[in-house]
Amino acid sequence: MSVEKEDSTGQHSTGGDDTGKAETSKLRMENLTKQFGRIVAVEDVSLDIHSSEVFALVGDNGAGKSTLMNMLSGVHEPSKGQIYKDGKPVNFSNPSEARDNDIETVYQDLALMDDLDIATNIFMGQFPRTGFGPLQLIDWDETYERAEQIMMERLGRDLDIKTEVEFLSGGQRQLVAIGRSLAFDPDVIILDEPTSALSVDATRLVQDTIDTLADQGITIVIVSHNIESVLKHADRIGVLFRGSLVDIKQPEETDLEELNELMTTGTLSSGRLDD
Ligand SMILES: Nc1ncnc2c1ncn2[C@@H]1O[C@H](COP(=O)(O)OP(=O)(O)OP(=O)(O)O)[C@@H](O)[C@H]1O
Repeated sequence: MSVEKEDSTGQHSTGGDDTGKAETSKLRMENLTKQFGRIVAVEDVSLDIHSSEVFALVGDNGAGKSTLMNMLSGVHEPSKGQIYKDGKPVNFSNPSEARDNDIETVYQDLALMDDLDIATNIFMGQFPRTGFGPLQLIDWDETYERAEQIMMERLGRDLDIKTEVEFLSGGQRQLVAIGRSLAFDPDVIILDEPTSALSVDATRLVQDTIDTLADQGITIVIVSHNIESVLKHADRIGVLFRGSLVDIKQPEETDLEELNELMTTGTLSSGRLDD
């Protein structure tokens, strides 16, 4: 498990791992707890997510992944504990406050409008406008130009932005949903089960996109059941068990079997090396 320390600027950072990326704390959770009545869904989770890293949160059903994600995205307020963004304490009472702090979340259902094209889906609800005051109109030229930029330059994909979303594959739909989050220019994107129910090719497309975004300096938090996928693409993997963060692993130092054991029992049997 990485060791937390605080540098002279008050920025939290972690040592003890070797992801090859700068370890500036982008998101810090300190003793985060969430209770629903008598159910403790997340208990006392402390964790630093580094700038530009791909951090995966894994865990069995009911382990607390969604609840932790929902606290970061402003859906739930913590019962206890504190979130820090870029070293500053932040309190989100709704998702738009997380958005104001440059945190975007792509939910599993993607919430795309099938009969509308890619560009319209990317800018739905926040179209570029032209004109003044009550005479403002959607600036369609700007909408298509910016959607093209997001698709080509940020996501690195040559998809025709005038294609209606209903004609896209599962992986391409995920790309559009990620594109919509990019329209808000976030520096953290939380992805809820981004590869669930995708084909092998679609999974690869999404994984490559995640790598591309991390290379652009975006911090990615993936909530996933797909351990094989996160083993290939995450810089670090945090394992939740019954609401507690029981371990943080780097893919190089662990494997499918070990992560499964941690997810299902919360610990490692003797004979396995743990740090
Ligand atoms: N709104 C809620 N009200 C009451 N209990 C809740 C609520 N949300 C989650 N829980 C409970 O909190 C615990 C953690 O749930 P959570 O959905 O965070 O787990 P998860 O790891 O995301 O599981 P899954 O992979 O099945 O979605 C579970 O016992 C769940 O029943």
